[in-house]
Amino acid sequence: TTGKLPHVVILATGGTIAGAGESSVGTAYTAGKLPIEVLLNAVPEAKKIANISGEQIASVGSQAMHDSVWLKLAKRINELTARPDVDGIVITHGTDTEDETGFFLQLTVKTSKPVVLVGAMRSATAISADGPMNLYNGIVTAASPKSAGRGVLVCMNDRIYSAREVTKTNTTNVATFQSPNAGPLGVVYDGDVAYYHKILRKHTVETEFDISGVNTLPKVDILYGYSNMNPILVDALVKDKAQGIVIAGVGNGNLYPTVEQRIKKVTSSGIVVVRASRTGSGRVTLNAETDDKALGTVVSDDLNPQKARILLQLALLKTKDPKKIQEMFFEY
Ligand SMILES: NC(=O)C[C@H](N)C(=O)O
Repeated sequence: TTGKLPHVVILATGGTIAGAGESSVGTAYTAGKLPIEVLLNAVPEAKKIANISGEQIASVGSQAMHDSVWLKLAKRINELTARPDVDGIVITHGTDTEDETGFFLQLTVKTSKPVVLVGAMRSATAISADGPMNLYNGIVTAASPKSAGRGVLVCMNDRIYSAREVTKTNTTNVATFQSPNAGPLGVVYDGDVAYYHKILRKHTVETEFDISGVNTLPKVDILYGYSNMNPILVDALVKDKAQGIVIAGVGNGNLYPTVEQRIKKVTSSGIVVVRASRTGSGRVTLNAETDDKALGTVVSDDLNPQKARILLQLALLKTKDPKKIQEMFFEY
């Protein structure tokens, strides 16, 4: 280690980047098997970029990601980044829910220092594993002063995305991460970063969300819309005491008629319902084909259903007023 290099802390959570399998050419492996030291041993070049220390926060495939890990991560990042000797954070994460954890942190960490998530689509034991390069590039991104103040970043496949915009778009391909509404913020090559765009929605130090005393998040679930949708699904969530419901509606967040009738009752009982879209891109617009005024619903703007769920969970910590929550969806 050298005194002059930036100090980057790696927080490991598991995922395919730490996955190992019997075949080096297949998609069968177990995520989250290898500890952080093994991942770092694959990228000795990173020691020239930063002084690196690491902590194992969890060891799970990100299909098992849980509110408690989100809260643990956010709290630890807030502690670490408050220290003058820490310059940036890299989180190693499974890709299945990397966009969700990234957006949760985008709204809850209170730092302008770089916070970067990385993952991999091929396990650490596969031919042409993408994890080592993604980890190296993530460390480069977190160590760069150019990354400060840009919100939480996701660095995959040589590209740097905003955690607000990015999502996983392909089951297995290494180019799976895309920002369908915005494109990447920048790129990383040859040990350096270049940025071309800025995120304008409020994030990190600018948000009203303080999770320092929070140990559980409000119960919010997602319903998937389709032709002839069964309205009984809405009743199931109400029975399960959901405080909020996100509907991945069809098209511009539209609802099947019998579901719409149920939703009207649900919103008048005080449960907040957000209309998002199953289409994968675009904005759900207010009072368009669906009359939000009459239904008492909120629109997700351009957040996909899983990100709308996270913002609704955090919003419900502050208010149950759909009007105030709608403002948050236009702000964050
Ligand atoms: N590529 C991956 O990381 C997938 C894995 N299921 C995970 O999310 O942990």
